[in-house]
Amino acid sequence: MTNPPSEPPPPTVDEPIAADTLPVRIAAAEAMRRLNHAMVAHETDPELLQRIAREANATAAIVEAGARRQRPIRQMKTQLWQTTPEEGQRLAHFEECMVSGRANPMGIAMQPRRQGDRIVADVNFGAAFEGAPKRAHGGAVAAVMDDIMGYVLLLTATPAFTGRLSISYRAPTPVQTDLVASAWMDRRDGRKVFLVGDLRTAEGDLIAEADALFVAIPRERLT
Ligand SMILES: CCCCCCCCCCCCCC(=O)SCCNC(=O)CCNC(=O)[C@H](O)C(C)(C)COP(=O)(O)OP(=O)(O)OC[C@H]1O[C@@H](n2cnc3c(N)ncnc32)[C@H](O)[C@@H]1OP(=O)(O)O
Repeated sequence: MTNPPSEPPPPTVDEPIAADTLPVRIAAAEAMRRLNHAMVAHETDPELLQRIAREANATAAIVEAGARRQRPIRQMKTQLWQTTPEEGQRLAHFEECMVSGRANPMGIAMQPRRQGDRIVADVNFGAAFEGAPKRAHGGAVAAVMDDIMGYVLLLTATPAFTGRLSISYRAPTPVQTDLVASAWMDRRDGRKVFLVGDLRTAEGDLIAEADALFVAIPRERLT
């Protein structure tokens, strides 16, 4: 006896999140981020933890039964570079980005915007991003600086990959505290784009400095 033919898998979706479902995706991701940080920062009864595991696994199985999604590259190769961000505009190169995507359930959810020739972002490292005691993980700080520098490229419509990134940690990066990251272009030499930036407290005290070399690439290499 032969096995019945299995259903073909639904086609993979590689479009940006549809406008009508974006708010609910963001709301779900926000709730999950809240739960993640709460689990790290609060005592929890074992019974509640068992319930969380049971319900999370059951929900994950339902989500996994849906069509697969993958990064929408077409939009990244075209639309992203066609308009220069307006002053104050909230920016998102894709909403599932681990640093600045609002729809990533385990991301940092940094909020970048244009401020003149700079990109400025509000960032608050939740409890789950702790590395050394009471300090955000140095790698999380580096990720924030890499991502915010990437947004500077939008101001000159220059697709580029990070070639080198250097961080000077000048003071502890507090967790669960509102901070401000900034980045701007220092200079350009052919394909080499030199970017700098910093991370400061809301009061303006320096926490970390970053400098990086991004190497410009043709859009076709954004695969
Ligand atoms: C992703 C961008 C989109 C942005 C969207 C907005 C927000 C984004 C937010 C996301 C942001 C996150 C962004 C990310 O996470 S990007 C992801 C992390 N980065 C990567 O994956 C990059 C991996 N590396 C490569 O793909 C290639 O090596 C690159 C493209 C970098 C260069 O390979 P390519 O074959 O094309 O160029 P080349 O080798 O002829 O070199 C050309 C020139 O550059 C100089 N050079 C090269 N590498 C280095 C180096 N490491 N240090 C110092 N210098 C270096 C080299 O000496 C030469 O100089 P010269 O000899 O001519 O003087």
